[in-house]
Amino acid sequence: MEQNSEVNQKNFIKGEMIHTIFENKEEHFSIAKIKILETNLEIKEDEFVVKGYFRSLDPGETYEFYGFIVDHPRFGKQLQVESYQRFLPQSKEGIIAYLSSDLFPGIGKRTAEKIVDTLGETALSSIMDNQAVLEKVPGIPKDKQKKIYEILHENQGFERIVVELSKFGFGLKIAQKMYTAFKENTLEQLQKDPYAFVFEVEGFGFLRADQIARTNNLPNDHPARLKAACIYTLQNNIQNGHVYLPLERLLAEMDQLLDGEQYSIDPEKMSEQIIELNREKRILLAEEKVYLPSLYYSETGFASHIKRICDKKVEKTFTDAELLRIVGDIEEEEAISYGKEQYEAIQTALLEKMFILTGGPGTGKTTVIKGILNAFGNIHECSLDEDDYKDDEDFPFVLTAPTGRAAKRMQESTGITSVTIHRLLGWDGHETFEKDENNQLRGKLIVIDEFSMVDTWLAYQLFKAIPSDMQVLIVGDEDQLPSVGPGQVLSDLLKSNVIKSVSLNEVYRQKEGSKIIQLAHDIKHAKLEKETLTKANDFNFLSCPDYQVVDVVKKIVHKAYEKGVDLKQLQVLAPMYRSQAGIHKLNEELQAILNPRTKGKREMRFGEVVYRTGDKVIQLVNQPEDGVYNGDIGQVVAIFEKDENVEQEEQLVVEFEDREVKYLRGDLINLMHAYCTSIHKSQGSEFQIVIMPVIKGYYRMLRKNLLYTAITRAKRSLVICGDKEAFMRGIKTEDTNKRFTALVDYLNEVFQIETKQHTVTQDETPTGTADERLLAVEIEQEDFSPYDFME
Ligand SMILES: Nc1ncnc2c1ncn2[C@@H]1O[C@H](COP(=O)(O)OP(=O)(O)OP(=O)(O)O)[C@@H](O)[C@H]1O
Repeated sequence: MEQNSEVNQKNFIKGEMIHTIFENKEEHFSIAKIKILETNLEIKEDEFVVKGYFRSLDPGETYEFYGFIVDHPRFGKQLQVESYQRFLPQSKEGIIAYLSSDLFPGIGKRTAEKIVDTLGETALSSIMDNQAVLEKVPGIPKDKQKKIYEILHENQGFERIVVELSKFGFGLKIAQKMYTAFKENTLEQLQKDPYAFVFEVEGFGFLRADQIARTNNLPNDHPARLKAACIYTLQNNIQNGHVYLPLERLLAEMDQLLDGEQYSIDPEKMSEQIIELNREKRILLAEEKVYLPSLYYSETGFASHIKRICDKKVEKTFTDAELLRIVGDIEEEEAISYGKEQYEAIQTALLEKMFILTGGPGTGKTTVIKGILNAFGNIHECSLDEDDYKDDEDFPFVLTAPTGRAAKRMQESTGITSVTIHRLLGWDGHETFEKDENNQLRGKLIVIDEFSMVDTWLAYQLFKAIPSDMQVLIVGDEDQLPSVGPGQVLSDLLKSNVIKSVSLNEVYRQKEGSKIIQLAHDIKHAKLEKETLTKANDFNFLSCPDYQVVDVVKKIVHKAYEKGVDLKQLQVLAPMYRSQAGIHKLNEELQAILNPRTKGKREMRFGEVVYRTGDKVIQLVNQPEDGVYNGDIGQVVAIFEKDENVEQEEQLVVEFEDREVKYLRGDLINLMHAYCTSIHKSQGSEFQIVIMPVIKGYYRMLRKNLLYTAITRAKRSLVICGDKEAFMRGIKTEDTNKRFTALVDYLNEVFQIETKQHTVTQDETPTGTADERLLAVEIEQEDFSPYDFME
């Protein structure tokens, strides 16, 4: 194969692959040993180790690797490969091995042998020159001939393109992704419109595209550049929770991104491209609001479905006196006397088609849900016992929540099956749900708990699947953090006033002397003074300087551990991943005391992290095919070596509440240690004991709703350690990052109420300083993928 002269100037090793030392198939990452045939490096050894991202490396095959030498502290000198080329196999055995490898699906050893027998040792180059030569080989159907020809070209094309991409500074990993997106047109596309990669290739940023565009002399106001800036800006803002961006703000942010300091792009030109994107349906302009289309349809669609469901009224089949009697019976049965607000909530939920129940911790939300279910069953004469229904009969009660733990809690308190919204809707793990407007849910009453966590998109998916004759009970605590995804559906619904709601304010658990609950309510009503942080049976604030906080957390946890506390019931919560007392640091330190390395205990390394059997871990993404969801906490119960299982790959097995899930090395990106987890991830969960460090160093994250969420996770005991002043400042700091949503307007529109309030008015535009906006990005990213911050 002819070599590129420029590439030849680089360090290279031509070598024959001996064997793989390590492989991550998902990432296409390999470390391999090779026999050196030729090199321009000063290497004395006959064999050498190469590492990098490869499409495939096959033993016995010859490659030319380009890159640089790195000296690994443990493994010695290796070639870090930046690009490589495979020499087409020349030997009979080489060709057979190549054609029957994974690269050519459907071609077995026998077919490969027939090809070499017929076409000889120049078989591969002959086929590449002319597909028709395969006609001579007996028994290869036309479509297979075409496939062989295409794959041969694709493989060679890929390597050629990788060499070219390396000149732009692209490593093999990103080059793989670029090639997967644009195939043989990759280089042409990069010349013509590098901005296309921003949307097609994960990890390809706008600034990178800009850099390439500059070397290609693309003008600053090139339409592709302006369009990419628009979509990139929108996507970033959606990550921060906004559903849309006002046009003016979009233009201002685009201007900043497009480098407003050195030169200014004519706003006319930006507007032209925004209009063009709108025409191409890649964005959607609704008056002065700029949306990504899917979010526009979710926001407006959600409003329409609310209206559709509310339009079909409840047929009142009971009198007030009957209701009084029914509730009276339940009070007797449950040995409880409902408070005024609680009674009003039960009554309204039964009378209204849709109803929202809100309230802080311990105000009786669960008690009221149970009351509503009982009363509903009584009125509609349907049993709450699922066993009383035949297979073909619909169970009238549908219970759901956004997280597995929240669903499980509701199931435990009501005795009725409750599942996550994703599972309820039959999510396929990508973009489709089995349940939708054409295949709706069945039942008479749906209860949706922890609704503050539901974002605009999921709310739309759920509500379109709710049939018009189903009654809806929405439950949540509006003072908690808003959803991680875009929108603030619960607070918008409450603000719009189109649905009746009752807010429970009287605290019942406080009567049992809970300081945790009192603290939560004091924070909610901004009544907190320094004295309120005094020690109680279930609460303690341990003051210490920032630098000591990790040690203090370790001591408390260790003490609890020694006392035999179930570590599943104890949770350390922190607001950020990277900090002197961040989640990563705390996990490392806590693992060292709770599950240290011991002889015989198995380990599996992933990047900087070492997993051991016995480790507490958390799942970071929804994985419906395995029945595990974002935020589920489990324990590593086994680690298997390659030769100990049929898959012949290293494996880590995690036991979650009701199932075991296997993780291959490549899957570990979806897992992390959970000795300490983020407050965002703890939403919807409760723990007997919560330990929360609060240091000055967290100051940018410390907000009232974040601290409130953390505190309300604790059921029996809460220990805060760190800086009282930082804590007090945090609970007085309102979250000023208001989200741009128009749900209130759309609800008012469909319910034909005169629009009085906009969710965010121009005056209270949550623009903030550039720093604040950057901070907002950081806050949101904190919870997307902590591995974003590694290396
Ligand atoms: N009317 C009442 N009379 C007496 N006790 C009550 C009443 N309502 C609720 N409780 C008690 O108060 C405690 C908290 O109630 P519940 O669990 O229903 O509240 P919650 O709002 O769901 O709280 P959380 O969100 O913290 O779980 C429970 O022990 C419950 O039995």
